[in-house]
Amino acid sequence: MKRTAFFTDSHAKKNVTVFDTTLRDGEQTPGISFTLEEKLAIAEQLSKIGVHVIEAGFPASSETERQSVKAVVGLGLSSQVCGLARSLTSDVDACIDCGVDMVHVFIPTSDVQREYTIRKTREQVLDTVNEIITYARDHVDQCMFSPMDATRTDWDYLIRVCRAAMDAGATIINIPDTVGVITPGAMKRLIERIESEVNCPLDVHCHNDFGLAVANTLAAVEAGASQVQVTVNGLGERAGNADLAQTVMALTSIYGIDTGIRTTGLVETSRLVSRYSGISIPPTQPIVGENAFAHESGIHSHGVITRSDTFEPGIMTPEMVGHRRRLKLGKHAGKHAIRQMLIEVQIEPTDAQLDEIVQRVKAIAGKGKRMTDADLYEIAESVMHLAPDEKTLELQDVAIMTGNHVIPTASVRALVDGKEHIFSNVGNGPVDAAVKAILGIMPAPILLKEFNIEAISGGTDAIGHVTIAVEDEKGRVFDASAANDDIVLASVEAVVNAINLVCRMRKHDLNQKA
Ligand SMILES: CC(=O)SCCNC(=O)CCNC(=O)[C@H](O)C(C)(C)COP(=O)(O)OP(=O)(O)OC[C@H]1O[C@@H](n2cnc3c(N)ncnc32)[C@H](O)[C@@H]1OP(=O)(O)O
Ligand SMILES: CC(C)C(=O)C(=O)O
Repeated sequence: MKRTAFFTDSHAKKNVTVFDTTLRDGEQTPGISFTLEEKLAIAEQLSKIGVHVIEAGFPASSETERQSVKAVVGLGLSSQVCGLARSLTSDVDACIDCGVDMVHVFIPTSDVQREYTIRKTREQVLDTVNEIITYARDHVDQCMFSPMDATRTDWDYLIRVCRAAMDAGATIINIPDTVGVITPGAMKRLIERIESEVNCPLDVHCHNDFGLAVANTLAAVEAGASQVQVTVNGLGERAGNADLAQTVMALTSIYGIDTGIRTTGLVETSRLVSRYSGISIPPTQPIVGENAFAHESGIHSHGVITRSDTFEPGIMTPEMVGHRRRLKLGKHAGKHAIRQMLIEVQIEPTDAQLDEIVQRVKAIAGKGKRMTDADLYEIAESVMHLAPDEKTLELQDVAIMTGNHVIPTASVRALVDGKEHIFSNVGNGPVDAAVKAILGIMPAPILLKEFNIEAISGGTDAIGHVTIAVEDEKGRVFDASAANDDIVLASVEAVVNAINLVCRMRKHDLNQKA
């Protein structure tokens, strides 16, 4: 498999470090407020994947924020920890009090922000930059300086501000595209100019108002920036910031630049932050989305079965980012993919049977039904006149208790291979309790790997669609799904479907051995 970069640029550095601001700009996403435990778990995950600097927060903004930045510092991670400060000594003091490795000082430099937010003249800003950076460097080894709204700042003046910051002791300059208005070409020219006229290490912080955050970040790297600011899942003010996974994978796979990130942890990181932020990942999200390596179209699936880089980048594989490749059933599926999916469960149709199965899949999916692996096996059984697979697990009753003063509890009665079993469990919510109760009823463990709930229609009576993936003891992963207007029952049904798939495979394995 080809794993070399398509493209290199003479100004680009061989190594680029990653500054993650999920806990600061990411948390500025309207409606998001991570708990202390969530912040610590995110920081640990970021450090685990090799993020160079974690911007843990803005300590002067509240006592809670100060405590959480202190707690992140207290973790003693291998990543450096940075705190944000306005150009006020009290803000810098708050960062120092937290024990951060780096203080990130910012001041507005565009005319519009300068005049209407801090009400200072250009000369006053230059004086403030000098004073605050000198102050910060008296107390801390590393000081990042951001001329806020740099891309809307008069470039000649911007150069003067950057020089003043470096003269005062800034250790790195961050160029923020605060309202996401620059284009890649202009970003390249701007970074080239600052690099040649100020000669300092450069970082870049791009917002996504026009969907250009990642492209602008890459343009800055092409021009020589040595660090990129990103957030997990592109969280951040308004339309967010440059996405961590997209930026890192483009740098790694397209440019051949070493970011030091352990890319196999990208999907796990994205899912963790999605869970804590309550912001789900769209299926089409690059790198980490459900469909990033999924193929439904017959022509694509056929190609990918033969050689995966026919319809995937090749320079980036699912394994590289901790994802997996999936063939999906649907209206656009073709015979090669369907045969492959059946062979994986030891069902081998003749060519004529396969044609019939494909036609039935297309007909059902064409009516808008989302099809699962279980649906495919049922169709194959019917077309091939196979004895229908006996379901190992047959759910009889499920009862859930929840409320504002009750620990969500679920009780399940089911037949497992014809024998009645009853099991109860508690959970964080009714879905969690029900899923744990059903998994607990099974004698052999089944690992729940993925769980997604999505409302298909809007409104309080929306249909809930649940897709899950489970893993058996051999590491094989099975997808299952279910839809119901009761979200708990949709979850229960999806888990039962998945369990029956795993048990079906276990029976096939035994038959093979016999
Ligand atoms: C582009 C960015 O993401 S910058 C970071 C933005 N993040 C946040 O604002 C999140 C945290 N912020 C907060 O909790 C609050 O805004 C605080 C605690 C910082 C300030 O709260 P308040 O004192 O109530 O002021 P408020 O937020 O209404 O206004 C901002 C103040 O900061 C000043 N300010 C803004 N940037 C700077 C700066 N870089 N240097 C100095 N002062 C600044 C403004 O002039 C204004 O001051 P004023 O009260 O004298 O007019
Ligand atoms: C503090 C700065 C870097 C910022 O978040 C922005 O300009 O968007």
